Amino acid sequence: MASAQTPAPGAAPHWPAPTAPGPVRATVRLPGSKSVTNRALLLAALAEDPGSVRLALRSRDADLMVAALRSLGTELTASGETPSGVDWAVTPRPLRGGVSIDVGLAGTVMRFVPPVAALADGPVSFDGDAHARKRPMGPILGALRALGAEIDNDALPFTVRGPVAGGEVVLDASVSSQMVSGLLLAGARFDKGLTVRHDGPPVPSMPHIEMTVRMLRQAGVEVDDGVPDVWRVEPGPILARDLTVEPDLSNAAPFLAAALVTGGTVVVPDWPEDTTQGGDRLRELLAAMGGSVTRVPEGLQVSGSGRIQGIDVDLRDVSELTPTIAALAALADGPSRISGVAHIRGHETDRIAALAAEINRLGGDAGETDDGLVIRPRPLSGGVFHSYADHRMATAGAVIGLAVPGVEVEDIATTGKTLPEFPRMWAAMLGGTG
Ligand SMILES: O=C(O)C1=C[C@@H](OP(=O)(O)O)[C@@H](O)[C@H](O)C1
Ligand SMILES: C=C(OP(=O)(O)O)C(=O)O
Repeated sequence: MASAQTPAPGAAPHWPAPTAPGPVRATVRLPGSKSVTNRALLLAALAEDPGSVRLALRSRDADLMVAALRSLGTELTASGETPSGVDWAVTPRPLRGGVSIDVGLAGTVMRFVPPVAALADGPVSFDGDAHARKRPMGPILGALRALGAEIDNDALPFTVRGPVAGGEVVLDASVSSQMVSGLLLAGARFDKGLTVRHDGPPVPSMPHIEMTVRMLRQAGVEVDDGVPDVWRVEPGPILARDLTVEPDLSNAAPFLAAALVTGGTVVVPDWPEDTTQGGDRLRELLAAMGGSVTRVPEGLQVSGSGRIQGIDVDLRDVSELTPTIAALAALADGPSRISGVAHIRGHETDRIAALAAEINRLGGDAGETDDGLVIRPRPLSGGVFHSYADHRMATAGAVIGLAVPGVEVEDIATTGKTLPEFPRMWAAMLGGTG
């Protein structure tokens, strides 16, 4: 955990979070969803025929997925790159082993690619950032082992040697929904298909499993999710698609939050009507915190009154929104309680500890609970907001900085995990203030 108040020698200077000069008035177009992009690329690599993924996100996590799939033999050719994303032509090839894969800090790479590696013709080794070695991997690696793979460790770094026959497996996915999604995404390619049973405390981030199931069905895979906590994927071909990625609704969170913080209005174009992205819950969460949320012809519009209401909310289903909601709670005029997110201690950093530490460092009053945070109103003052290599910590610091002069976010470049353009987009949003 970083504690220095000034950047280490050679490190980039802290990012002075801009204070909003007035109510924001902006339209903010978000690039593609990380979760949809990385599923779409992986399913395209496992498909029978060439396909395409349009308006795919370009970011560290997406680049790591592209590099992983290329290492395994898939051909990916980029065309039409714009600030909104890149179009990929994907040609599946036989999966080759004898390669090493860097997962960075990407949950979608470290959990989704090992089951694919078990289909390769030789061993595939995995490693990632220092903190990635601390992120939970045990349940999915144990499941792959039970299905027939050889794996030499229960955390990164590890090597996967197939083949896997498939069949039925029981695991505890309470640490991450990605344990289930990762297995299901490759399951149709296992000879016996796959049945995954969850046994343990509730699975978090369920909309992300719904996203996996929906995208598999759209690729012609038969999936039965009729029994709670059990998923069955029939063996069979994965059909090639021409898929266009939706905007990343979770990354819309800090921008929409800016409307509440400044009493302004932010519109996010192309907000989907029907989506499995958990970020869609922002509509109800921001309304509960005092925003006025409406669909306009262009997309989703959120306006703030200048007052933020505290909230008592279980974020288990949409835990990746916790940093933004906590940042808003730190600026609210009443107390807030966030519960149901014990597992985010295993996200990019221990987000419960990190949010409490950074809000309190600015003079706030945030307490950790086992499964969340209690945040009480208290005037904040400027200081360094550490990001712990966590993109959503960095953007939470930016949200607080809108209202609190002198906030400096350490390592704003870490937003490159899912939104490399964040500093430019934030400045552009504020360019429309007044
Ligand atoms: O499958 C996915 O794309 C994701 C699932 C969720 O993980 P957890 O279930 O670990 O929360 C989410 O928080 C993460 O950002 C993306
Ligand atoms: C938890 C997150 O990411 P990952 O996909 O690395 O788990 C996140 O983006 O909030």
